[in-house]
Amino acid sequence: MPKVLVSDPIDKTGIDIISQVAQVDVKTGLPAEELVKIIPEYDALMIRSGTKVTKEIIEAATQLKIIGRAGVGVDNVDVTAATRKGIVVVNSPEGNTIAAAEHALAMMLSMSRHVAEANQSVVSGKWDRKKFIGVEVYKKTLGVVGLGKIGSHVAKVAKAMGMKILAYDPFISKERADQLGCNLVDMDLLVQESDYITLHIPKTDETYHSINAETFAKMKPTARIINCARGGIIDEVALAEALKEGKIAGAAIDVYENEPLEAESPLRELGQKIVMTPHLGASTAEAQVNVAIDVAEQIRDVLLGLPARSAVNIPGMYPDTLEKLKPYLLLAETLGNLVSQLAGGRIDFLNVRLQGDLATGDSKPVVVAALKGLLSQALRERVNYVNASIEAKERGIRVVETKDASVRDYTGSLELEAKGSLGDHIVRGALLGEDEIRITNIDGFPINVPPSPYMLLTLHRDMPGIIGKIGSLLGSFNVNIASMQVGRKIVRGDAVMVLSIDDLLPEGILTEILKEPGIRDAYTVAL
Ligand SMILES: NC(=O)C1=CN([C@@H]2O[C@H](COP(=O)(O)OP(=O)(O)OC[C@H]3O[C@@H](n4cnc5c(N)ncnc54)[C@H](O)[C@@H]3O)[C@@H](O)[C@H]2O)C=CC1
Ligand SMILES: O=C(O)CCC(=O)C(=O)O
Repeated sequence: MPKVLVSDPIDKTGIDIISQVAQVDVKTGLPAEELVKIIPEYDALMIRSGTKVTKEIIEAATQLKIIGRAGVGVDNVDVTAATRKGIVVVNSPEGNTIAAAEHALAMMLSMSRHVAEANQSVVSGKWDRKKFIGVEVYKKTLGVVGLGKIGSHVAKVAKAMGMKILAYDPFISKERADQLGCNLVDMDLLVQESDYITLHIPKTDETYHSINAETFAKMKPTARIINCARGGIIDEVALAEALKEGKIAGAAIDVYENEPLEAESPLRELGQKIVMTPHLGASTAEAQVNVAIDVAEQIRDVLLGLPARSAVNIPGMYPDTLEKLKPYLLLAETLGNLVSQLAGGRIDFLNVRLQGDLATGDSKPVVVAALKGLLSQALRERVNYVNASIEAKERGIRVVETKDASVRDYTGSLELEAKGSLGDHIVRGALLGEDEIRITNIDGFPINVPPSPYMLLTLHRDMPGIIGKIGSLLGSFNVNIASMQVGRKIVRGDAVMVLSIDDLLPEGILTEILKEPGIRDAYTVAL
């Protein structure tokens, strides 16, 4: 039975789902060294934001297949290291959207009305009504940085509260912003005009410390900032200074550059100017059930050999897409493997031509499958759907994809053209019925053969007696032929012969075949 390590607190519904197929060990709060020590035992790791899955941990893992992040942000996982190792990383892109959006709104209102300090004051026995005069959000301008899932929900609700919404998101269309009733502007304008700025972007090299002293200098002195996205987007030292010096009026922060927040952080010394929560954006009962189910189902599926629907490092596939594509993925992998064996040496270029129905859907998984097949000769079991693209890129293989829905010789067919150091080859294949793979063309010669574990291919002159000679030669080496087919373009021109044989060809037989008059080339292929 596979073993799954759950290293952060996860709702029981998720644990129950994984327990159907695996042994689940819940061990939270482990120090990094301990995690490095025990990770080799595990097939899957399930985390929230607490566990930092470093390169060291990933490199120590010997059988890890999947890292499941019960939440959105995967910045606590070294996704590059996982991808290189062929480990799929999944998250729950929508499970906590509402929770995080509502927390940002709660923080905005709490900050505006001093809810937290007023509560503390009442609890401590005081009745101070003058100290806690707040401000209204009605008719104020809210600048939403990042108009994705959470940012959009915040914008919709804030709009309903009578706020004017500015948004900055370079990857969102004006139409989408219009739909949400937001005015899409550049970051400078948003910073200068907003009474509140709320961040809903990922932490990346580009966004790290993108809110800094320069940003605070441009903000209105009455403006307030909310960060329920990721620590590190705001430069915390600059924020503390801006608040102290009155450059801005307030901040509401849920996430920090280092979590837990250091005892000596300057953010702890700002009194009423700041409202802080300990990364609670996703902490609702509903969100925790959603993300636990979402990620647990994906861990279960991957352990059962099925694809994950929200993988961040491979093309995600929904079950209905997969059902349709599965036989084609196998076809792509088979053809990739075939063309790489024909090419023999280093491959520099692969053209993946999707034809017929195959040209109308999502081609990314098919291209990845073709690359997996192509690299399987060189990398064997080290290559998988996760790392095939990155491995191909690192080997300098240029991949081009072409689609032609008008080709109708089969419902859907796939052609791979590989150019390499030893020559160029083109193979084509299609499905017979629902899922029977057929190789339908090799280097321009039409054939119709199923792939088999041991095959012999020859390119020869189409002349009487040649097939008999190859048959006798194989017989003399005690090789049994299971099936044979010849494809040619013109009579007495060149032809290919494809033989399925029962066993691996014995050493030396290819050299003998190549000595036969009329044989131009011969290849052994194992599919
Ligand atoms: N505090 C918490 O507990 C939680 C925090 N989060 C965080 O909230 C953030 C947003 O999450 P979602 O809305 O689900 O993600 P999303 O992917 O739906 O939206 C992110 C948006 O940011 C935009 N974006 C990317 N780079 C940008 C840049 N440099 N400038 C402006 N916009 C940029 C993207 O185009 C996208 O529209 C993430 O960082 C996530 O980790 C999510 C859930 C809970
Ligand atoms: O797991 C959590 O509580 C944090 C959630 C979060 O930050 C995210 O989903 O990006």
